[in-house]
Amino acid sequence: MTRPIYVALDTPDLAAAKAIAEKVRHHVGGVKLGLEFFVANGHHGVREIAALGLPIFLDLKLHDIPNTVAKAVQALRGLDPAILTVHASGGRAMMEDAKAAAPAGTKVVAVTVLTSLDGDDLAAIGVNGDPQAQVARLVALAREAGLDGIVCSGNEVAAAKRAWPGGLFVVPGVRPAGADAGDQKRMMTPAQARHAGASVLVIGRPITAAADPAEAARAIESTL
Ligand SMILES: O=c1ccn([C@@H]2O[C@H](COP(=O)(O)O)[C@@H](O)[C@H]2O)c(=O)[nH]1
Repeated sequence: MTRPIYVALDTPDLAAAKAIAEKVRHHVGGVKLGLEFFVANGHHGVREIAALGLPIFLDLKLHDIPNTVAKAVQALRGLDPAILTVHASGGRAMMEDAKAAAPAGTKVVAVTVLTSLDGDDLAAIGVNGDPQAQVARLVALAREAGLDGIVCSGNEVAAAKRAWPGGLFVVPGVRPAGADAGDQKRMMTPAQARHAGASVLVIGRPITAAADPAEAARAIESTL
């Protein structure tokens, strides 16, 4: 069985990231490394974590002009992450070029609307309509651009899956009942998000900040 939980190791500290990955490795399907980790540790750090044997999700959320994003994806060659993110709001050409530059084995997925944003935040940056409508628009664009899937919150994943059967649906903003939301605004429990259609559940602090990360990951997995 492919395990749906990818643990987000949001730290610049390679040793700390490795220690948590080792603790949770039997309860997760992969490891997500983001900008904070990559800026601090680069290719070397990614290779060190990959050596533990879990699939790597490189969450760089690339967003620039098409040429720059394509060159950045080319510069990742050799790391061959299982999953790589770009921002859907970078536009169709940027997504097409990112996909063309990625290795065949890398799923390129588009971040639609960050789970830390709600309708008021969208209005403040000039996006009319609620998150559901904006996600739907960007799901269609990512699909047209030939990407492999999208990132959205649990609130939008069922509709996204109906619109794109066969896509890969990555869902962060996942919190067990009663857990601290932190900076997340559009959330679901792991079980709700999975049942709504999430292929991958991205979970960071509820696991990494727990006194016993392995037990936290095991407990969350048992609810799915
Ligand atoms: O819309 C998005 C896209 C990515 N993320 C990333 O997921 C994790 C969530 O961490 P938690 O500690 O579980 O909140 C983090 O690495 C984000 O960069 C997201 O939250 N929302």
